[in-house]
Amino acid sequence: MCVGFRIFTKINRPEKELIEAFKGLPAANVADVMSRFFCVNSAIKSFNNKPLLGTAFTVRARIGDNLLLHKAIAMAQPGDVIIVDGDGDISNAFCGDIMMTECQSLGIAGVIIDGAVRDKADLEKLDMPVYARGVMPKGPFKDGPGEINVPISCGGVVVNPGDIVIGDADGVVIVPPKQAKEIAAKAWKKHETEAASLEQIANGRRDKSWVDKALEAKGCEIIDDYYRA
Ligand SMILES: O=C([O-])CC(=O)C(=O)O
Ligand SMILES: [Mg+2]
Repeated sequence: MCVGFRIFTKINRPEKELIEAFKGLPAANVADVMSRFFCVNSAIKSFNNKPLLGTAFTVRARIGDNLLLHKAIAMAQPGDVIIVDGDGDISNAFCGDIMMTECQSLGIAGVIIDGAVRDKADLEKLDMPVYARGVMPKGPFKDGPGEINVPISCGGVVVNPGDIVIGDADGVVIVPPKQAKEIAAKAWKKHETEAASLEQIANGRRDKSWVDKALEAKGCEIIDDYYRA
C-alpha cells in the first residue's frame, strides 16, 4: 500500500436521519455540548456565511497541489462535505470559483480547505458554503501525492471520513457519528435554554444569580470599597 498516495473509495456514511437531526442547530450549541472541543481553528473562515451540514469526505493534499481534490470532486456524493487537509499552507490556492461551482452543481454540501482558495468575490456569491484559511491568486499544481478518505487534520481537529460536519458564520464543528444522536439531543436542549434566556431579556428579567454563586464557590473576594493604589 502506497502510504501518502492512496485513495479509499468507500466511506461509512451516517443515516440521513442522523445528519438531519442537526439541521437548524448553530455550530456553537453543538460545540458547547461536546465540552467546547472539536471546532476547527477560527482562521478557517466562511466566505458566504451559509449553513453547512453533511458527511465528511476527506482529502490529504500536498501543499498547493489539487490533483487529489479533483479526484475527490469526481468521487464525492451529494450531501458530502469535501474537507482538505492542506497543511494549513496558504502559499498557493487549492481551488477557486470554477471547481467550487462544479461542486455546487454536483450537490456537494460544502467544501472546507485548510489552505488557500482564490476567486474570493465569486465564492462569496455561491450558495454552497466554502471555508478556507486564506486567499491567494497563485494557483495550484497538479502532481500529487496525497490521500482520499483517510483520517486528516483540519484546523487542529482530527476528521474521519463519515464524520458529521456542521458549520455556520461562527465556524465548523466535527461530530463523531457514533455519539451524534445524543449530541444532537443535548444541543437542541441547549438551543432551547438560549431561546429562554433571550425571552427573559426581552421581558427585562434575566436570572443571573448563578454568577455570584460561582464567584463565591471559586473563592473570589468582593471588596465593597474603591481600589487604592
Ligand atoms: O485553476 C484552478 O485550478 C483553480 C481555480 O482557480 C478555479 O477552480 O477556479
Ligand atoms: Mg479560478
